[in-house]
Amino acid sequence: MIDSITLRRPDDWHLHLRDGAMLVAVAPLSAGFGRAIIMPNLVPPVVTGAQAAAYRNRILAALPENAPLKPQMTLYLTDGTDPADVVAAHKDGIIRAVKLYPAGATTNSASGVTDVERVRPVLAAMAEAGIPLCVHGEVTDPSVDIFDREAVFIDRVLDPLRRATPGLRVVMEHITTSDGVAYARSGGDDLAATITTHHLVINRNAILAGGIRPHYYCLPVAKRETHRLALREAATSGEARFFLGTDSAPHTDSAKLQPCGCAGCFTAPNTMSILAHVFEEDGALDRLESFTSLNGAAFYGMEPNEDRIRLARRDVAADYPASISVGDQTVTVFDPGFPLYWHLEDA
Ligand SMILES: NC(=O)N[C@@H](CC(=O)O)C(=O)O
Ligand SMILES: [Zn+2]
Ligand SMILES: [Zn+2]
Repeated sequence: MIDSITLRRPDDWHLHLRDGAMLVAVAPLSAGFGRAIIMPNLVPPVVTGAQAAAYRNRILAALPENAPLKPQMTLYLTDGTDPADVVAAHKDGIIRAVKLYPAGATTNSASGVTDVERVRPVLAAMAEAGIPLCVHGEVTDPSVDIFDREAVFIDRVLDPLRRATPGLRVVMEHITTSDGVAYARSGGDDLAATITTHHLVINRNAILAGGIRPHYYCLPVAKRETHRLALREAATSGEARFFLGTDSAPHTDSAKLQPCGCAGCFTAPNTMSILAHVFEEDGALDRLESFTSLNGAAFYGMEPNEDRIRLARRDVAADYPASISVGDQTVTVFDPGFPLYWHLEDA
């Protein structure tokens, strides 16, 4: 039985670090990743290169000294985004990608894109400059069932968008369905998909198990078991198009435990232990490194991290806090529902 593995340092290609006191509390918990794509859905959102550069400095200030993490910044696409600004921010090395939120699809997406037609010139400029588009892939049409919003988005928005802008590099963020897996596989090396830790672990039953479980509510919402199994198969396949984007999305408990609570699972503290458990369960520990440390870097045209981390399976479960403090508030850590025998250790 394998009881220890060494991997190239993992990257997180979809991460929410927030700002202010929350940033200071959560940034150190992701500091052990090599690179992370930082989501721009602050309030107000990160829409200019100058804002992205300033946010990057606030992140660096919140990290422990000598932390491996190198934040990779993104711009939040709006109807008014200027193509020249995007291209300049990329050329200056300020941003790595641009994020498309359909307006109203998820947390802090009110300034998102109302109609893809309006951002065609930006998408064309991005295709030309080789800037990847990260997509929150859900339609916002309230008449579409919430469990169908990803599949409908692929048909109605994503596929037409990609056909209209050939050469655009697209990351389908946090896919949650077998439809997402199949569509990602239908593309060439200009198409990839991130998969979260929590969508490999929970299906939609977890949200309504004996009562309502707000800490398992995220967007896109977890789907039925067949979809979770499709995600597991994709993540553990080793295929280059699938890689880790934790979508670790901290909200205070007081914001989650409301009549209308926030969407998001906070997985930064225990992600690697959970993933080792998942990959071991599927007999795929030898493909964990592809998912966490190789495939994403290759898609983004970067070298894999040089240094290594080690995961060791011990008889005693790793001791992750149930929650962390942010000022006088708490943020609940994602509970996978099983003990975590894989411990993250220095290589
Ligand atoms: N995933 C979530 O449930 N929430 C994210 C937004 C997002 O990634 O869609 C957040 O910012 O809280
Ligand atoms: Zn999203
Ligand atoms: Zn997210």
